[in-house]
Amino acid sequence: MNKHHHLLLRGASSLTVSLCKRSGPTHLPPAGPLFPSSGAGGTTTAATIVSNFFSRHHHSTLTSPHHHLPKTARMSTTTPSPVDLIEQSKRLAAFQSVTAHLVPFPSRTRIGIGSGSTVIYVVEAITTLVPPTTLSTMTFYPTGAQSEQLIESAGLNLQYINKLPPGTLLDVCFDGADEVDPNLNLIKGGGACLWQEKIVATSSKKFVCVADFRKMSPALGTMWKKGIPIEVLPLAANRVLGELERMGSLGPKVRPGLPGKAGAVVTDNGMWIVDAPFRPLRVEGTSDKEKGEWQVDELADALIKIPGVAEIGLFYGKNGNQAGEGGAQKPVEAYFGMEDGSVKVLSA
Ligand SMILES: O=C(CO)[C@H](O)[C@H](O)COP(=O)(O)O
Repeated sequence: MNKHHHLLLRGASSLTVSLCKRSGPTHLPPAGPLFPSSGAGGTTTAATIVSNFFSRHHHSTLTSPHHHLPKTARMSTTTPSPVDLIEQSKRLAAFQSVTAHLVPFPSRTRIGIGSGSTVIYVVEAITTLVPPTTLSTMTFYPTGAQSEQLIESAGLNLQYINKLPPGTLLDVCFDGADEVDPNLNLIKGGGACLWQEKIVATSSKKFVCVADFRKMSPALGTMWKKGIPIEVLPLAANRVLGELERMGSLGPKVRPGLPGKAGAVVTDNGMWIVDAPFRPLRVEGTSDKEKGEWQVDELADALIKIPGVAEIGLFYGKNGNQAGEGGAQKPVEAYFGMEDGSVKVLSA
């Protein structure tokens, strides 16, 4: 059983968050590259920003590195490549989030599976940790073509969100993110699946975000500079671009399909994606629209009202604890695999 050590912290802007210390997964298999001993992972810009962010917000790494890895892993002197480090941190976060949110593996659980590279490790964690007899009673709901294939390849029971009866909720949804701010607002849609991801997240009792250290951010738009992904009706794309520029977006663009496809990216829903960069979004306070500076909720409320916008890649507003009966876009927790082999947990 996990031990939850909630620590209430007040950030500089009177933001209240809690970090949970959890015992690490004891079942993490020793596959994949191993973490180096302390400090051997190198320093990246992202790591520096994240570390500054956490010192500013009085956070600390609460899960000690390595304690959940097999002994042989701890003795490694190999320095993993930056790519290996990122993949391993996604995997650690995935195992820890599944351990925390699927134990003790209730039968007939309905689980949403997000899109992207991190959820591959979530599915690995589920198939590794959940006993086969229980797994066979669970049902998995995809957020697009990639996660549908992921669920099928893992031999899990696939069901579609349009089959969920009205008034019914999924028990939990696991998904990645492109950027996470201290209030658990998210940018999603880097993989162009944001619309179905939002439908599945808001159809769940709780949404759990799984990510690596690069996604942690003091303000949305700081780390993910490509812009807020917005799913648009193709015939309205120019109209939406014009409106975004008027709102202060710095060079919004229709996402190109190249090198895989000539022309625009076409989503699973037959739409296009516009990426709209804005100055870093304020977590609290109000917008200064003249300067193109927006507060998360205000910008999100304005974007979703633009005619031709199908859905936006800002996940904001309530989380599952606050909403109670579904409809929440924000996660109840975000798990970040860190470069040193620890996992940071940001809780609502
Ligand atoms: O929103 C998404 C796809 O639309 C993904 O969750 C997001 O892009 C993160 O992907 P990854 O896990 O590959 O970093």
